[in-house]
Amino acid sequence: MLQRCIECGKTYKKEDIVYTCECGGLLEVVYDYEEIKEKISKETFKKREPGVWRYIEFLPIEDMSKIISLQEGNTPLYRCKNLEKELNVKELYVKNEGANPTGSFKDRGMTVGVSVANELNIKSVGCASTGNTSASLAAYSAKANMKCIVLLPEGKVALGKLAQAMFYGAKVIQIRGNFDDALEIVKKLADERLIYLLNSVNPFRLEGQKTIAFEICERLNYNVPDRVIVPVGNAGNISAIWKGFKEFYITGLIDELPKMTGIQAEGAKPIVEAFKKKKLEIEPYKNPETVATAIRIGNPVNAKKALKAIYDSNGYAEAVSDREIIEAQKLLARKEGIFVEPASASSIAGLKKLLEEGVIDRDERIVCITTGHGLKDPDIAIRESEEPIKVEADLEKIKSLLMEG
Ligand SMILES: Cc1ncc(COP(=O)(O)O)c(C=O)c1O
Ligand SMILES: N[C@@H](CCOP(=O)(O)O)C(=O)O
Repeated sequence: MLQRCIECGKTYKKEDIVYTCECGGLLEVVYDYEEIKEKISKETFKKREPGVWRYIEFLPIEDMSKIISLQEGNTPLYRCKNLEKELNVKELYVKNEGANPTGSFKDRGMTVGVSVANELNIKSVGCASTGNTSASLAAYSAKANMKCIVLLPEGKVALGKLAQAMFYGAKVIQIRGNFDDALEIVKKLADERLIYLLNSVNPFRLEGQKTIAFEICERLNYNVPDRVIVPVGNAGNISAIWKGFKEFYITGLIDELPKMTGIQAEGAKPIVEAFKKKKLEIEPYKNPETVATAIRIGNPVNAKKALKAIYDSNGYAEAVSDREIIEAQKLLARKEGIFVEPASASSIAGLKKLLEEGVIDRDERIVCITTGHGLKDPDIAIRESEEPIKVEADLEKIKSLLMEG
């Protein structure tokens, strides 16, 4: 297992503790896939406990005693019959990552990233965050007995996420700036070796996130979906999920690949713009803005990997408005009983829009990834709901309210 630059191919060992190549390129983790092929089959996984570590041959840990786990992964893949009817599509699934231990997909990445840090005997970890990364890192570093520092954009982190980072005991620093500013600072701290960086520029963290693809394949009995729709912010997750599908493909476990479809918010859509211009380079947004604070990111660090995933898979990228996001969030809650945070609902909003535009065929087998739990952002949910009715504790009054319907 090595880290390899996606630009120049230079390789690095885990112990080198680098996050990008000396040429500036992003790194990805590569394995001896012929060796893995010899060792595993579909039956191998079936015999093991569910969750991220079920796929150990595809993960970058040598010393199993160093694994830090909160039993992440094994999230539900719901068949959404009510939404199928509503949107007039044949086969629709939602993979609900809000069911992870701290309520988002980041836990899949952190179990691996923090375990690597533990193998390397790291004592201090850190990240920049729009909320979920910090909540997750704070939890896993607490379990690993490591110091944790998180940098957040002041006033732009949903309440539940802030509460998590504070309560798990991280040193929480709010900056007067946005997520992109915070990331620049933590990268410098990492270059000076003051912290081990656990944002998605760390390729080991993304290895955990690719298990979303593995679980989808297993749950669908290795019938690969035609399309996977993913909310995009810093762009690590869509890249990781694509890598997961490719790895199952090259080791002979599946014989088809899905079209990766990335959804951004209108006010933070540099990847969508690059895609529409058929480019591999983005033009960063200086002042990204959206109600979906988790994806309020103007300069996604994994943009190149994400665009490559979209092009190589013959996928698509689209942006949705804040109103479309909120309406999709409500639709999912009210038709399927799944409560997700706004950023997560962008996958559903994107599906609706791309069906209307004729980009997505109504006969496709589609998986939407919902990335974080609805309770993370109670302010938005309350603001967007009808006020509760207030009356005296009187049976007759309640009965008359019941009659109103
Ligand atoms: C809930 C949620 N959805 C989507 C995203 C976007 O994921 P990525 O940054 O991997 O593109 C994030 C964080 O970035 C998130 O917290
Ligand atoms: N939404 C993210 C933004 C940071 O993304 P990362 O995947 O690079 O850590 C968050 O929750 O902070």
